[in-house]
Amino acid sequence: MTCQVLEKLEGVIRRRIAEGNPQSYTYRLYSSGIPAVARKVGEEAVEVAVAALSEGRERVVAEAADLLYHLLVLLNSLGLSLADVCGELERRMK
Ligand SMILES: N=c1c2ncn([C@@H]3O[C@H](COP(=O)(O)OP(=O)(O)OP(=O)(O)O)[C@@H](O)[C@H]3O)c2ncn1[C@@H]1O[C@H](COP(=O)(O)O)[C@@H](O)[C@H]1O
Repeated sequence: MTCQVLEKLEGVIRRRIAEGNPQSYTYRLYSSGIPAVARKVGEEAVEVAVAALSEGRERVVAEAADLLYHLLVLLNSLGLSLADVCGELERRMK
């Protein structure tokens, strides 16, 4: 399993937002606005840190997955994409 799944997930997130279906958590989150999505990303990041300190590897993996999903929704809300972040990482490569 590679992180190609992130690109796939980004595509699903874009589709859910474009469809505008209120049954979609992604659409509801996106509709709550950038400050709310940003706050959610902050909460998820704290949950990763807490898990790392006391909850074991499985919880860290689960919380990190939550964080990546919410981060993708935030990037999309800002008109940014995974490609923008990957481009920045490429530029930093030594
Ligand atoms: N990867 C995820 C994913 N990770 C986490 N979550 C949701 O994120 C929410 C936040 O979890 P929390 O632990 O913070 O709990 P919570 O109290 O319910 O959250 P809030 O109500 O406070 O926002 C939960 O409802 C999770 O289900 C996700 N929801 C969706 N996806 C992906 O997005 C796709 C589209 O989902 P829908 O938009 O629901 O169709 C899915 O097929 C998945 O691939």
